[in-house]
Amino acid sequence: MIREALKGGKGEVIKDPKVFIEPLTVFTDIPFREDILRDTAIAVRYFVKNNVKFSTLFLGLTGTGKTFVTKYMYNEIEEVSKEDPEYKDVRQVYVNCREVGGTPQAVLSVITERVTSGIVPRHGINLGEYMEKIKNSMRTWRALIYLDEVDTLVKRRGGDIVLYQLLRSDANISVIMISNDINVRDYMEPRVLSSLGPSVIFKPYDAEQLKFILSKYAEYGLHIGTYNDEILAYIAAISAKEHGDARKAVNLLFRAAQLALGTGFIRKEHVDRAIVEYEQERLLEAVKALPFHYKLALRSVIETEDVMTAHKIYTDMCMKLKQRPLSYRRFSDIISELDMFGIIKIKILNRGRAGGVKKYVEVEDKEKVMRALNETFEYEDDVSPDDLGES
Ligand SMILES: Nc1ncnc2c1ncn2[C@@H]1O[C@H](COP(=O)(O)OP(=O)(O)OP(=O)(O)O)[C@@H](O)[C@H]1O
Repeated sequence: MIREALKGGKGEVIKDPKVFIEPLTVFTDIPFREDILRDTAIAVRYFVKNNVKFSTLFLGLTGTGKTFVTKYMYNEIEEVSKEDPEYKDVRQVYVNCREVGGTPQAVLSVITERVTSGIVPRHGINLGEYMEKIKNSMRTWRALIYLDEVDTLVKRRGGDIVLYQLLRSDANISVIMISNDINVRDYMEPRVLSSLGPSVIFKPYDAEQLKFILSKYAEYGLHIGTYNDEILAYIAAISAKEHGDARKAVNLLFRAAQLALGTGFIRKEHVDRAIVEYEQERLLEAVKALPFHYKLALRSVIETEDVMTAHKIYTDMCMKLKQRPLSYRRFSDIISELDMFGIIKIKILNRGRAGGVKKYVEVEDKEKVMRALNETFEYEDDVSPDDLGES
């Protein structure tokens, strides 16, 4: 059994898992994003060869290829710099604003570090000093800065000012910003907006486009004869329903292929199982990412559908955990947010006898949410599911 798994052979479906894990190492072009790539490449060329600075904002829902295009561009520029001497003085800096912490300080310190290739203090120096260091370094270099998930920076106090300084600086800096919050511009001050270049919209892929994208992954990553057109169309249709998310489509194909291991062919039931697993994981991620009191609120509405009673249960949990409970009003706001995240459903909003508004909550799959919650509470330092009064 183990030897078979080690050697591979009969019933294999996946030819090369790397295609799904690191697709950029395989894709030589990016279908449906050729125009965006070409326009960006021209802007980069003018920047490098004619000193025309630019800034642009890539906007689009999740899984529409923004980061994929960005990283592809980055790699292509690195390749070109090996052949074209004019690209030799270009420094590329890719920063995912959320991953580095999202604050102006965090983002600027990382940019400074990368641009100057030196160790830069993360604290204790002000934002102006970072800008000075960047500018000094730009005497010999020009920088192309990619700010992924820039919405997390812009929503922080002073975040848009960081952009303003980068865009208006007299140093040789061009900036590509990426956001899946399509309203990110609403968080920017007018002077920042006016120095921002045009936005590039990444439209959601439709079912046909997703099917084509999937066919590329299948061609590169799966054995011939292990899938057919209908299976790809089925996955594409499901992913197109949810705002044309290519990440989901590719993930479902890869999972289904793994589930089909040994059988030699991906069937609809493999895809259906892949969907259940995928949704379960997404729920777990969403629950894990919730702030502590949101988790307690969620835990309480699993016990009761009445929000008033849930608030009492929540208050008791807080007491047990020696936490100060939030007011009913704030608690009720949290319940509405949980509904917005799609984790629970607010069922009825009706007027009670006293004329007040009564909220009821439905948790669709209590067991799943509970499991997700228990898993995440294990990660909190000093809370165990038992402390929350398991019923
Ligand atoms: N045109 C495409 N061709 C091939 N694969 C694609 C394409 N667009 C997206 N993908 C796949 O979908 C995955 C997700 O895309 P990407 O990371 O670019 O999403 P995004 O738009 O940046 O979303 P988010 O805002 O959630 O990060 C990529 O890793 C890649 O596997």
